[in-house]
Amino acid sequence: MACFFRRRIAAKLGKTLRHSEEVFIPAVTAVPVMKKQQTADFKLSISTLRVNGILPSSGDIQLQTENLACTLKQDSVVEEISAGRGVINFKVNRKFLAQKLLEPFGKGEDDKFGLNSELFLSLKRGTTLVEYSSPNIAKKFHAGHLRSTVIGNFIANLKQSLGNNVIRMNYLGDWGMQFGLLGAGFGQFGCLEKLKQNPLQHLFEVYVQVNKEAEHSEDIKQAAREFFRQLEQHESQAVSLWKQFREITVREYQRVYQRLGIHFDVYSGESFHQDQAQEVLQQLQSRGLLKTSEKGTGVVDLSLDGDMSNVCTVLRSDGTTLYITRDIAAAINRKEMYNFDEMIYVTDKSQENHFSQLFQILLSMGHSWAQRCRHVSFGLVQGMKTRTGEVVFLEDVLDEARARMLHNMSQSSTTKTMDNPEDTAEKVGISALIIQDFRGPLQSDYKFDWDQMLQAQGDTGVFLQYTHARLCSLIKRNEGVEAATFDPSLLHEQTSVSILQHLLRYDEVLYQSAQDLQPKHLINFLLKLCHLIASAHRELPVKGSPQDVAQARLRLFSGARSVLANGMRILGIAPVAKM
Ligand SMILES: NC(=[NH2+])NCCC[C@H](N)C(=O)O
Repeated sequence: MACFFRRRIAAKLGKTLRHSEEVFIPAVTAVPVMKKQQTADFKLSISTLRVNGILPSSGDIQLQTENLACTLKQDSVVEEISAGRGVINFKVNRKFLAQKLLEPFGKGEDDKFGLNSELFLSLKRGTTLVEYSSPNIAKKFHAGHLRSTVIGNFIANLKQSLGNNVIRMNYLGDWGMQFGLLGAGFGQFGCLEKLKQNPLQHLFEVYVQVNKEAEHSEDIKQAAREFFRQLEQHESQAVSLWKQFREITVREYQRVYQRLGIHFDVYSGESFHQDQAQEVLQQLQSRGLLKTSEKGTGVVDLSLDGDMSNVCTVLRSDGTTLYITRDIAAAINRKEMYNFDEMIYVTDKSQENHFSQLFQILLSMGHSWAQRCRHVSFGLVQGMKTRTGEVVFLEDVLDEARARMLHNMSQSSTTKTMDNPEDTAEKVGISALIIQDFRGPLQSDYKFDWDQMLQAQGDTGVFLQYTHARLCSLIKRNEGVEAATFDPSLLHEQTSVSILQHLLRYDEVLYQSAQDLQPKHLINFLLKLCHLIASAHRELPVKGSPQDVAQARLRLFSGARSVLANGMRILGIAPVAKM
């Protein structure tokens, strides 16, 4: 694998420059495949060595590069060493390249490819708590929740692949004045039968109705306050109705998340922390951090000069707590329960300020672990609509993706041979949603576009799935040809070499994504892999080739298929074998 070569080159550098080889590992990177005839496989950046203090940072960098290139000796693995502009290029022996990279695929180690890379040693492993999705009961599941769901799942998958113990948490909006309204409104507009049949829909309807009513009715507002008071005081009748809303909602969400291939280890929620929120207030009080504002609310002063120019409200004047108060309590409680090494919150960028205040308050309370809490924020999605209009429920988007995909697939003859075309359409449709969402930097807003995301050609999730299915069918058609061994010297054409060179980058790309938690590095890698595979399909026939050539090519195709599938799974996409 890539490590083998990187280490080999690093050892060479270590010897020449009299340093431990470890320091060179991060400076040696696989060269991205750009042009057709690319000879170099790895490059060493001289400026990195200057920054590290391994080479003097004064003097002419080009001269330094050329001198070093001359001093390094080639060998049977690293065949060519040459100076480029500020970099040294290394070409490795082609036979070794094919052998080392494709070896694991003959040993049933397909899933592990690239995951034991030494690049990951510098990443701290431990327990990562990822909190994502986190919809609000009785409210709309908006595009922001969908983004949080798929991004959080990606982060959790990535962290897990890299050896972390991951806790996947959903933090429901299951507390607050809205439950006063819902409770009060349910008596008037609710129906238990409908609640059982179509829970999310019905709760949403009741919530919309009672809000409308509350606009001009003092009575209902009064009833809502009363219901919420009962809830806060744990009065059994109110609590039991609320519990029913919550349980039924969780069950329904679990079903829909399953369609996305997503699960949570914990369904927590704001309600779990209302009592702890009171304790938080006491702790703030005893640390002298709780101030009273002119309006009579309880605030924490976050201004640098202590002049109350930047305060965060943690207590209403009527004595009730807020979203942030519950978040402070929740964070402390999670640290106690799970003793995480890092915690990641995934929400849209409108909550950036909320999380920065949360982390600041935790730090000021003496919780230094708040430094290892991170908010991954993302941009807004414009125009997420279905044929029937605005999206209210997650299920609407999934249904629409499936229906549209099924329609597109109906033209193809393969569809007729499928046992369950709906299932394939669902998986491919979801891949399309995910790739559209992940292609750019997460911070950017984007326009939701059904037609574009579902295109079979172009950089879409459909294209990834199509490539994967095509590889599966090639492998299936040639069952019996593939063998435990293969002759790596038969993969000498540039088309094969380009795929191999590209595979060298897999661990680097995962490393990059693990650093900034952006899926785009992995997406770009997989899309490029699919383009290279498309050329290989044209130029490297299996059928009609001599047995040994066919075997070598099949090994290459099945290696590429495994890496594609592994990468897709990290992104949260279930690869299909047929489409
Ligand atoms: N710990 C948190 N505050 N997580 C985010 C919760 C998101 C919130 N339920 C919303 O829909 O906006």
